[in-house]
Amino acid sequence: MNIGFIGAGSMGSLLIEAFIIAEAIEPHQIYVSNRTYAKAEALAYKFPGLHALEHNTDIALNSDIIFLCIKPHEFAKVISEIKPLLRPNQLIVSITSPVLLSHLERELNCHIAKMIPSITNKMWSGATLCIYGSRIDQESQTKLEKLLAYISEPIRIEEDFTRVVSDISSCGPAFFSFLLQQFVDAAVEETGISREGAMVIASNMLLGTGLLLTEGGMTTEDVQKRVAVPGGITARALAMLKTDTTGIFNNLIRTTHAKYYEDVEQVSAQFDKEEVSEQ
Ligand SMILES: NC(=O)C1=CN([C@@H]2O[C@H](COP(=O)(O)OP(=O)(O)OC[C@H]3O[C@@H](n4cnc5c(N)ncnc54)[C@H](O)[C@@H]3O)[C@@H](O)[C@H]2O)C=CC1
Ligand SMILES: O=C(O)[C@@H]1CCC=N1
Repeated sequence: MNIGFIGAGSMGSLLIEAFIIAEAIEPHQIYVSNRTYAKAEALAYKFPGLHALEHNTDIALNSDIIFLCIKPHEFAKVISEIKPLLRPNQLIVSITSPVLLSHLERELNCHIAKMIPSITNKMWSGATLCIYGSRIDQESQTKLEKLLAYISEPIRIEEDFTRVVSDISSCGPAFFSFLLQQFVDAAVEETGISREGAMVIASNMLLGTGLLLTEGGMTTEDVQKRVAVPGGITARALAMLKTDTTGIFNNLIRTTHAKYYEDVEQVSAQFDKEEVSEQ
């Protein structure tokens, strides 16, 4: 089975590296193209046997599964390029939420899926969100999930919830890194503790909390209850946090969704334009 990647930026190259290191795929099974060819070439240099190709059309010709690891506004152009070469038994996987299954199924006559990765997949952890089109068969779904399971927990979701689940799974690492940074910066500012030392402790705390909430079988309420000794220090700080953070995550989710709807609109207009320019 040959796997193609169009786009070798942050996420494309992360997925390629994670799959190779996890021994999910061998380098010789991988075909990569990127607008700046040097990025694909660098991967071929790092992983001997991997095929760096100059044209997206060559990815379409050589791959059974093609991951489209490009930004939403780059899709319409790439799809119009590869469309004439695709075969019905190929599986096309978009890794971005604002490109809808309907956009892809309208244009392409192959199996279509969306798979939203997370930076956590670099460490073979976190989820990959799987959203399937109407034409994809069971065999292709199984094939995709078997591959993703090497580096993540594949989780099937409905397209309507893609944005909010991506907020948690894919944007979440950035949000919680930001909050951790704020926590450490405040510790440095208020007490003069070394930043490096505080960051190591804070990062391990986050990892340990994640383990308690997953393998440890605890809920977020359990963790708070066990840590906040009645009448103690954590309880007082938690009461302050409850007041001071009211509504911030509602606001965050409204913000991501507003941007998402803007992107969907822009992508739809671009697909309509590509269709017109083909006639
Ligand atoms: N960064 C993240 O944590 C996550 C990103 N995503 C999605 O992944 C997609 C890619 O994101 P990143 O890798 O972070 O962006 P990026 O900007 O690092 O990578 C995009 C790559 O696509 C290449 N490219 C652009 N136009 C092209 C074309 N016509 N042909 C071939 N290559 C082309 C660019 O040269 C670049 O290397 C986005 O749509 C994003 O929504 C999804 C989940 C998580
Ligand atoms: O910021 C973005 O647009 C992408 C989507 C999920 C994570 N990063």
